[in-house]
Amino acid sequence: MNGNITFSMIKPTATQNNHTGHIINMITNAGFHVIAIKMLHLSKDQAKAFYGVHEGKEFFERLIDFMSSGPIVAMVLKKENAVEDYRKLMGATDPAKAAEGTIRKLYATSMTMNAVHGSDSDENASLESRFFFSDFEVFKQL
Ligand SMILES: Nc1ncnc2c1ncn2[C@@H]1O[C@H](COP(=O)(O)OP(=O)(O)OP(=O)(O)O)[C@@H](O)[C@H]1O
Repeated sequence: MNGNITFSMIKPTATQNNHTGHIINMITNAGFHVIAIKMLHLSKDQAKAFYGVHEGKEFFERLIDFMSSGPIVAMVLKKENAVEDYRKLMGATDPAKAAEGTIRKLYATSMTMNAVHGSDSDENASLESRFFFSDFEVFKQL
């Protein structure tokens, strides 16, 4: 059975261009509950720790520079089938391939500056939520 929690980030540029409110609106209109939320500016070391799985890839340094370039909004989202449904709402990593009506179609400007992040598995949803939030900051009852 699929889990009901996913971890999501609104990335730099989207926050700086004042899209945070509309992106959260798209998320809640799609039936997700925001059960934890905070805005923060990642250091390079924190961004490297979060995206460690991509270390060594051609785009890694670009990704780290971008993710530490401005504020992000970290959220834990709750809904049935959360991981898969949120990835559909985000759209493809490459904005040129993102479907109409997705967050990335509206707000991503490149493969790196692609507006949002979403976990790719229930296991990573749990790990990524714990990277940003302690248990008492996550309102599972909502
Ligand atoms: N070829 C690439 N060129 C530039 N940036 C890339 C490329 N591939 C991935 N990225 C960046 O690294 C992030 C993580 O890559 P991943 O393959 O996990 O994509 P994703 O699962 O769609 O995105 P995310 O993990 O942010 O939700 C992407 O969101 C994007 O910002």
